[in-house]
Amino acid sequence: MEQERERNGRLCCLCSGRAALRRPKTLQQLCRECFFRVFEDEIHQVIVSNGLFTRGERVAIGASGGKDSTVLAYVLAKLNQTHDYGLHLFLLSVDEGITGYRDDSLETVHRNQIQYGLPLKVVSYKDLYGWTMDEIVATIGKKNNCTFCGVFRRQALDRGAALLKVDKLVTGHNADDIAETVLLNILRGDIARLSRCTSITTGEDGPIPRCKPFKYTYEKEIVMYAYFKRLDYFSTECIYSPNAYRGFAREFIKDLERLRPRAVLDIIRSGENFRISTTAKMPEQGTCERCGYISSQKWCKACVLLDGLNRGLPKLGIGRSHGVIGASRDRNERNGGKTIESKQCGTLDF
Ligand SMILES: Nc1ncnc2c1ncn2[C@@H]1O[C@H](COP(=O)(O)OP(=O)(O)OP(=O)(O)O)[C@@H](O)[C@H]1O
Repeated sequence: MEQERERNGRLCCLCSGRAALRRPKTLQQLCRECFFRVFEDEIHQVIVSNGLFTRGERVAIGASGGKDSTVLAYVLAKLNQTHDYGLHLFLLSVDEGITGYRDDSLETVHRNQIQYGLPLKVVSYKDLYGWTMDEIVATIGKKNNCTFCGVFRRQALDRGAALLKVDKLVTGHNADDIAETVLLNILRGDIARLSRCTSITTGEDGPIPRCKPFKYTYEKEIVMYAYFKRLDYFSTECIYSPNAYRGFAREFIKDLERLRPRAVLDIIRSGENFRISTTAKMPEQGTCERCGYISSQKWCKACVLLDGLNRGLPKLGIGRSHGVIGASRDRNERNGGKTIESKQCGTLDF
């Protein structure tokens, strides 16, 4: 039957209409409408089976204007209506202050606000930290700038979410992002992050839990969905983010996916099945003495980085430094010398 359909040309394997695409995750031939339906249904199943939301919750969607968060905002708004989740949705954007990149993508988010009828809140690095990324890069150069950006963005999203008084924050991290992060954490031997990076919800012990409804959604399908729905999104890469190591991991996964589409899901499953041995010491969660943000050190990573910037010593918080020199040693020693904040790229931790 299947072969017969193939012979008769490209027919949708669900409705026998004319196929418009080959679904990257399963290689099924599908028409547009069936693709939209299976794509949305899968995300709905992920939301329901993981109990991501509770009726009446206020949920902020981390909106960068890129394909992932644009599709996330569109699909969540749609599912909220069709399945009557009863959620109050908001768009939350962080303006990192990157001229020619974030200013353009924020224009997209402003349009999405109107297109999807969702209220938008924008918080900026300049207001929160006194520095734009343009100014930081002018001071420190392009090397290591992603460390500043990742650490600051994570905290800025939490601060924006607090201003919006939301119960949850969702981001557009997709299956490819997660598989890539699993691989990078293995390559770096970072067991603490490895065990966390596959969790669909994180930060339940922090200020605002974060969820990744696209945990099992393939990047290629997000792009297809955005394309066929003609969604308005911004597709330029960040001008400051050449990260060769991450790029290599990404290409490796794409090669595996070409040979076997399930590879992406299998890498995520491998990450999920890693268990931390009970003897491995995990960082103790506390609060930053300077700004009150969650931290396993005396000062949170953002404060350490800012302190370095403001004192003209921008390299102070880069790499495996541990909070305020000396001041953090006590807590750090108790943690067996490992900290969740000692890695270079903020995006290794979602
Ligand atoms: N400036 C920002 N403001 C708000 N949310 C952001 C911002 N940058 C990233 N995010 C959130 O983090 C997710 C992952 O961001 P990442 O930088 O990896 O971009 P991406 O994979 O290209 O996603 P997107 O296509 O949505 O830009 C985004 O989908 C979004 O939910």
